[in-house]
Amino acid sequence: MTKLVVVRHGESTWNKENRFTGWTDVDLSEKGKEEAKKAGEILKAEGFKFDLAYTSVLKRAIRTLWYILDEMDLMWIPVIRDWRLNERHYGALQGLNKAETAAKHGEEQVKIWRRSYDIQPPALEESDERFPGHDPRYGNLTADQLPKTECLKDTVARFLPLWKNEISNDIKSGKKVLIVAHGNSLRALVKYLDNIPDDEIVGLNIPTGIPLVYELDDDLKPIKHYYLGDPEEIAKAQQAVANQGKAK
Ligand SMILES: O=C(O)[C@@H](CO)OP(=O)(O)O
Repeated sequence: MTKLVVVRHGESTWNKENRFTGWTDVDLSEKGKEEAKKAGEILKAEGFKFDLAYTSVLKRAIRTLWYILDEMDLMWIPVIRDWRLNERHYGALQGLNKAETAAKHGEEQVKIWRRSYDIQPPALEESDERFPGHDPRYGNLTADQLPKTECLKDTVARFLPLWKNEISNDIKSGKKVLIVAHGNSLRALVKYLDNIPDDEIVGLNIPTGIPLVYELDDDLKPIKHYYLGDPEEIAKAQQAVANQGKAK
């Protein structure tokens, strides 16, 4: 049995403002920094150790990882930053307020855009400054890897090769791995690991800054999983994520 720990970044400034974020590179809010430190404290208190960490190329995840490693006195371990762990690209919704979007298009439509498995939000034009092709950090991506929008199915498709060809090999070779990523890239991972059907993934919300532990067998099939923290607080935090799409 081996343990894999995954953490969604702490609250970002755009989580706080309730805006669709996607690949927009916003930083942590003050609360998000505290959540990240707390995640590190709890992992340390529970005796976790890591040999290797994976994160995205977005600073809310990278900084969360830094806080965790700092708390655990593990700032020296190798860190792999990979765009395939980025948040799902939210297309033309990026920057819009979720409650205002729900008031305009209806809560049902926003839920479809946020949580359906295979319906993409409206796409960006390549001329749009939000298109990742304008950002040097994505300079090595091929034209068909550069998203103009993504549904969760697209995120699963770009994340799985990273899991299958890299992360799972590290785990199988005995490395203790920490992944710090995003709500929807982690939904992609959880969907794959727990084999969650397309129509059930709609109900899964991952709270910010709370470590999620997966106990895996030798074939990396999950034996069980659990969050580290107070179950009531965690349930409340998950409900709060679901509620972000309400018109208010
Ligand atoms: O805006 C986003 O990029 C994500 C994560 O914050 O939001 P949602 O929970 O609506 O998918």
